[in-house]
Amino acid sequence: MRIGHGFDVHAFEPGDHLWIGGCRIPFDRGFRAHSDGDVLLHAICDALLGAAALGDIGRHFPDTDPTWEGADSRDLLRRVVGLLGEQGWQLVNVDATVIAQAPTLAPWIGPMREAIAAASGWTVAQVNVKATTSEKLGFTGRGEGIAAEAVAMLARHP
Ligand SMILES: Nc1ccn([C@@H]2O[C@H](COP(=O)(O)O)[C@@H](O)[C@H]2O)c(=O)n1
Ligand SMILES: C[C@@]1(CO)OP(=O)(O)OP(=O)(O)OC[C@H]1O
Repeated sequence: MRIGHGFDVHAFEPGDHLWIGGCRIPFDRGFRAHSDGDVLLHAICDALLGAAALGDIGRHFPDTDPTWEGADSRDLLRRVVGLLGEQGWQLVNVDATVIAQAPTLAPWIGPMREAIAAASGWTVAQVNVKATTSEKLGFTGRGEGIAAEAVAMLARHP
């Protein structure tokens, strides 16, 4: 068994929606990013790659490579899961926290778990997503952006 941790941050820019956990969430700003900016999926990808000692998403999908410009992060997650499978790893579970003063994410937790399961081939029960504000402290609390953390546990294929 192996454990991995991921952390990601994206700042806001002008826009009208956010991609978080594979869900398009209407909002009064967007994410500044090379891809769709899905901060939660990026943290999950990094947790998975970390558990398998395969580096991080910036190594696999460089933000200098136009291939990944505007990329759908569900596709990045699919690719990471494929890499893990090639190396003989399967997911035990993933647990993640989104740190956001706004928007209110509680109604999106179920849809995010389903979107993540659909993109990865995991069951919804293998995926937990939580949300917290930072009590108006720091860059998330000031509404400058959103952060996400994830831990993932992998096991060898039977
Ligand atoms: N963007 C967010 C942040 C939090 N929530 C939910 O509110 C509850 C209380 O949050 P705290 O900051 O006091 O930890 C928490 O249980 C979250 O589910 C949310 O929906 N959206
Ligand atoms: C996802 C990638 C894709 O180029 O770019 P960004 O959307 O900027 O996101 P980041 O969290 O900085 O991760 C790096 C890249 O892999």
